[in-house]
Amino acid sequence: MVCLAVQEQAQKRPLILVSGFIHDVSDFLEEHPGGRHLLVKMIGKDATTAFFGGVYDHSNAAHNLLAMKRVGVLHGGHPHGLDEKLIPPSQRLKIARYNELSSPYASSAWSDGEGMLGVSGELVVVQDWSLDVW
Ligand code: HEM
Repeated sequence: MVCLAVQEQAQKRPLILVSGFIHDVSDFLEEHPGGRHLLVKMIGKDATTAFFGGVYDHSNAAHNLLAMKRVGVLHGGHPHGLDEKLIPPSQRLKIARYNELSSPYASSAWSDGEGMLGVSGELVVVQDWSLDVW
């Protein structure tokens, strides 16, 4: 099974997690009205709280812009409740091939042969909350 940590991927290109989706912000670092530094410090991390008012309560336009930058989705959705406190989400992210998943996201049509998260979303980021599967 090919599993790559999101942090590893984020060293190759700027990936930011918001609301269960992975976003590639490479074309936006220099454009961000809040400054490049705020995005850079969230690379490889979950910026949901910061994006939704923790640092700045973004406009609808910003939400739409964000949605256009999606390159992956967290399998199992966005973490919530006690789970989040036990193990930080950033330590529980995995990337797997679509054909390795038995989920509604699985689709043989999306396999890319590279084992990397692709711009067209060939792979999903898998978040496993029960730990023992991985
Ligand atoms: C990658 C996703 C992000 C996108 C697409 C985005 C987009 C935007 C946009 C369009 C604005 C202009 C105001 C608005 O329309 O709401 C803005 C402002 C701002 N953003 Fe973001 N943002 C992102 C992530 C973040 C993160 C992670 C932070 C904080 C850690 C942040 C902090 C700010 C701040 C502080 C401003 C206000 C700048 C000012 O008016 O002085 N943003 N962002």
